[in-house]
Amino acid sequence: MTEKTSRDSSDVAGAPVILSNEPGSFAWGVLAKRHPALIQQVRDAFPYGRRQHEALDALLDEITNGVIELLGPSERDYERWADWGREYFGRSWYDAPFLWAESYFYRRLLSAVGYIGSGPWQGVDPFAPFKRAELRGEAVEEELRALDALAYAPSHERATALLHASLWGNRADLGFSISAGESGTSDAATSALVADDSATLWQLLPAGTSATVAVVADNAGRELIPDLVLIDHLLEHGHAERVALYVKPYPYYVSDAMTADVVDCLRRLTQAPGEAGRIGGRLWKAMAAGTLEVRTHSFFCAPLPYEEMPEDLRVGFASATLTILKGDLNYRRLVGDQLWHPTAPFADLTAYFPGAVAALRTLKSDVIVGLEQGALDTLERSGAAWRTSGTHALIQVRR
Ligand SMILES: O=P(O)(O)OC[C@@]1(O)O[C@H](CO)[C@@H](O)[C@@H]1O
Repeated sequence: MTEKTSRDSSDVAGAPVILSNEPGSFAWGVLAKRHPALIQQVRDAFPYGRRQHEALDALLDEITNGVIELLGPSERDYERWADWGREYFGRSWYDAPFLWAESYFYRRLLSAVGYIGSGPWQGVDPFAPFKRAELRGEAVEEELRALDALAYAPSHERATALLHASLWGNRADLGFSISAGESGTSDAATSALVADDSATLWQLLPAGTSATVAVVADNAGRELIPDLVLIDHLLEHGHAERVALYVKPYPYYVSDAMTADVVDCLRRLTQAPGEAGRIGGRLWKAMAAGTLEVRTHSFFCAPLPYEEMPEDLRVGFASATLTILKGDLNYRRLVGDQLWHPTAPFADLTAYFPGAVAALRTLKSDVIVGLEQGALDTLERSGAAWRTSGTHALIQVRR
């Protein structure tokens, strides 16, 4: 391994849980640098009042110098978090599992700015200005224009291009432009894949069957738009009869998609000229017809692996022909946020998942499984930060 990582002394099922207490590790950097910077960005983005500024000061102080504090007892999810965090309250943020600490940070940030609560800032998404700016940006404009070139491409080329666009949208600096090359997909996009089970994915969704697909979204904007375009392709070309799109119930990990973001993306598509506009129109109708349904669940913001999903969510996924999980965080929750051996089989670690499951993810944290030994050797020899820099991606599928 080329990067430093921190390990919990307690292994879960044979692999160390990732903590953030190793200076220089990726997880440490997120807590020590990314979270304080985020507090500042959110503070600068709104004309918050004194109350919010004081709460943000206190949160910054706590994550920097203090120990993990409980939510206020009047908060509606107090009991739930008190239970999830009972081993960690009173300890340094850096000594809690990385996944737990990140999740709880976002929850606390929402209390600090009044998103959760009963005051005037209730429901004001602290990340909305960043999401909006992205959606209005030139990059999205260009990516939507690139759809025109794909409109009349042979169906299989279009399918590959749109799958890759959805995948690389998770990096949010590539997208359609990388996928709209002559053959429908670029060499760069393909060679950066550390695992590619896309053939299995398409086998699970042959055209003309009555498949139901669940898509668990990740980021809004530049990721959600290509996700929606892929969903349109699945519905239009008979790969799916119905699609359920799962989004977060509250703002999370900066740009994670909520229902409001789906609406914004659909509006952006419908207002665009050409193929993008046509896709937007079809998706809008699909929502009304119920062939595309947006769903959410509080579990999507829980600091837990999918293995601990509640029964109602399990039933929803079990009824899908295939569940597609987007992004890095979903991957960490799918296989467990642990330092598995990179060749540990993806199928074994996801055997618990109710039904066939696909992960579409750019690599942005230390967790990785399901690699061939040869591929791993090549990556390790490269000396690059391939696990965390977002330069590599994977499509892993378990039938
Ligand atoms: O799920 P995403 O959007 O692909 O990635 C989210 C993510 O990269 O951001 C965090 C850093 O803040 C990582 O820990 C985490 O996995």
